[in-house]
Amino acid sequence: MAELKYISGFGNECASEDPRCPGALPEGQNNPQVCPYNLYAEQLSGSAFTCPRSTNKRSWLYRILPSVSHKSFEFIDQGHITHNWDEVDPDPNQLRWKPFEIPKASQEKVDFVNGLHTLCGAGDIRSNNGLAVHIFLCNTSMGNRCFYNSDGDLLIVPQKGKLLIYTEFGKMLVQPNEICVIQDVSPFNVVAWHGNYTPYKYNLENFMVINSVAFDHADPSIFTVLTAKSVRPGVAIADFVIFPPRWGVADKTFRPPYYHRNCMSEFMGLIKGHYEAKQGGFLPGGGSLHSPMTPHGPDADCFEKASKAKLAPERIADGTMAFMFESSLNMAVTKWGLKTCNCLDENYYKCWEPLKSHFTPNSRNPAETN
Ligand SMILES: O=C(O)Cc1cc(O)ccc1O
Ligand SMILES: [Fe+2]
Repeated sequence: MAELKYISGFGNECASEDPRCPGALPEGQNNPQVCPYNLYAEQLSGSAFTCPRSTNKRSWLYRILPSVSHKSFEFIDQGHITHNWDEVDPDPNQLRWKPFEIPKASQEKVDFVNGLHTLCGAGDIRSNNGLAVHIFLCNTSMGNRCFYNSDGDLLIVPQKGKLLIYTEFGKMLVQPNEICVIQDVSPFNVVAWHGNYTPYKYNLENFMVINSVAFDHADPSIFTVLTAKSVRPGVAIADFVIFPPRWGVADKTFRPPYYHRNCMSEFMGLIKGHYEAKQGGFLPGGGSLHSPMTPHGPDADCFEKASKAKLAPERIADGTMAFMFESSLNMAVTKWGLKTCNCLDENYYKCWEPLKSHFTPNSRNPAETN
């Protein structure tokens, strides 16, 4: 396949024309009586039409046939996708999953859609307020199938293998994606488009990470890459946060994540390497969920090492990439997540069992006792 070219600029107004149809974008207006090349004009809106201009998101697509030329939607087997958050009793335990197993293509061919398994989630698709974490485990191309998601934004975080994604806006190797499902015509019939509501991809290595350069531990909001806002200012449906390689230089500081109980829920995953708060057990391709107010933090090994470490500047987590969805919603785990996937780490809680008391009631100064 020819090398893909990308338009850069997050949130910018962008425009693209199929080079075989120069001038396919109308000039000076979106809705000429007849569009160049006799294309259909179609708007895709990503914000309410009353949003202030600065938050308005929409794109115009010029296509061979409008998306509406499709057969009736029909019910298909839901597979492993669910929005039933009452399948199992609420579980406030710290939950951790071993790497989820990708089925072998020689045994069973599974494409992206069949391979989606809902792990946890909260909220309601009718009120457009909520989120869900799905694990995709696939080994086969979608072929002539396509997928569209009208429930919300789809953030794809691949951990293994590459995804070549065909969207109405073009092709990409990795990206969030919203497209239309049609039977006998191709939804990929867009000849030109312009606007600021488009799929995009982003290389996490480009994140300009910041950190404390004096002392103490900044909370992980400094690592927020993307936010799905709720109606409450400053409180997200989900923040997408990463823990990338960086320098740790903070003086007189316990540098790994602190122990905490959080009014938000935290779903974490590891793309590669190892996570700074866990010496073992949290592996690439696995995940963890800490529900609101469920205590968690560094495992016993990490605590012992970091409290004794000589505090020189050090590279934190070289070659790693952990991520977190920090959500104001209390996510329920599905039956698949707790049982069927067979990846739940029953021993997770044990990583904190060796923690011992270091309390020295008669001496305030740690240096005297260490
Ligand atoms: O739980 C975690 O490991 C994520 C996390 C990291 C950190 O540095 C501070 C708070 C926090 O939730
Ligand atoms: Fe946390």
